[in-house]
Amino acid sequence: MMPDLQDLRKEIDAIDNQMTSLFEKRMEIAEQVARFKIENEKPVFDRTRELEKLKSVSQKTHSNFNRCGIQELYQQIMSISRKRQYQLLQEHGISQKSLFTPVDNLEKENVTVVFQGVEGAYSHAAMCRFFGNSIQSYHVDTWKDAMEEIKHGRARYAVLPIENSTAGIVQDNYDLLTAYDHVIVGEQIIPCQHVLAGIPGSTLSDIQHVYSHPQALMQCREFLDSNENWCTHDFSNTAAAAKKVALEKDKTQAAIASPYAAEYFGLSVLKEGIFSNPENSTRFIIVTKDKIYQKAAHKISVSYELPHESGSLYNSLSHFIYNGLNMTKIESRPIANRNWEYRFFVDFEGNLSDSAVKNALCGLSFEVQNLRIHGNY
Ligand SMILES: O=C(O)C(=O)C[C@]1(C(=O)O)C=C[C@@H](O)C=C1
Repeated sequence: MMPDLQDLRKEIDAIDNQMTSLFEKRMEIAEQVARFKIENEKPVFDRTRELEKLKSVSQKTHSNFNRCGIQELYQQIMSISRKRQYQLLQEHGISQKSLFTPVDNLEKENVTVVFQGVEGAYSHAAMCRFFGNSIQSYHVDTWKDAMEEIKHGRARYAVLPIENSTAGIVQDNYDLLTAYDHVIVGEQIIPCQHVLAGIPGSTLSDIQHVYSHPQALMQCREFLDSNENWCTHDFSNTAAAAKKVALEKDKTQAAIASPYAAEYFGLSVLKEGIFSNPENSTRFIIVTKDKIYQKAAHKISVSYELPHESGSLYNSLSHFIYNGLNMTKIESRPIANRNWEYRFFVDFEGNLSDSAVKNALCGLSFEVQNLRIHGNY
């Protein structure tokens, strides 16, 4: 006779009870191991021991399916054991000291701010929205130039686009965050309501050439494709494209730019609502040289490198999950001169003074390469 489901579940319950109490016993021993390691200055993570353990438990199984299963189970058990050990390390003050200083507020009065592009650019609009009017500002040609201005102390803050809701990340600025030791202290989202703008008196049927930043051209692809005979031209930014059209006074030229830039350079709006996504917005970051964060900051950006190994990303993310931290974004960028290896950028909710954040960063710092905290804002 087939055993009854209730009876089978009773058997499973009895096994689970044993497994739970054994798990707790194992965790108690892991805590003792942690104390021994703290005393003897040994690292928590011992790869050789873990590999031996995985081999020995898998040898005791009786099918291929169970061999994979027990390996997965033990990888998890040892990862949980490590996380508990990192907590104890943290409690003993054995983790990297935070280099960041909390501040009540950012200084926004009488400071110098640099942005890339020209007046009328979206970066300019983001800067004005974030800082208000009591700043001195100037502009430079490239995002790298803006980072250099900060590095040499000529500006306190720089404003850089990091992500567009339609076109995705601004890769160059992710790479600049890696190249420079600057810190993100704020962010500003600006709706990007591009328009097609030409010189006063021009009409849609006059247009032959459209100038704009490649991202803006991409964002208006559907509209541009519906005008097959137009030639599109990449430009360093949307406002510079508007300025060119305004200066050259040629009826066949138009720019895709913000209504703000169109007005600034005296152009006429030939067509509104030309982007594929009416919600289209760009997120700008505010960077500075000082390692500070506001006490009320609620978002953290970090990056780290991982070896080209199965499970390495999964393991790194478990530190966020295990500490109950909500990840809001993950991106990867290739690491120069190391083919097929990546630096991961993770944004998550929290403040550097939260213990869950400290625990996650402590665990990550031991298990990933080149962990960097790009800012808390
Ligand atoms: O044996 C150790 O050194 C431990 O810290 C215990 C343990 C485990 O839970 O089995 C945890 C972490 C190490 O990477 C290896 C093994």
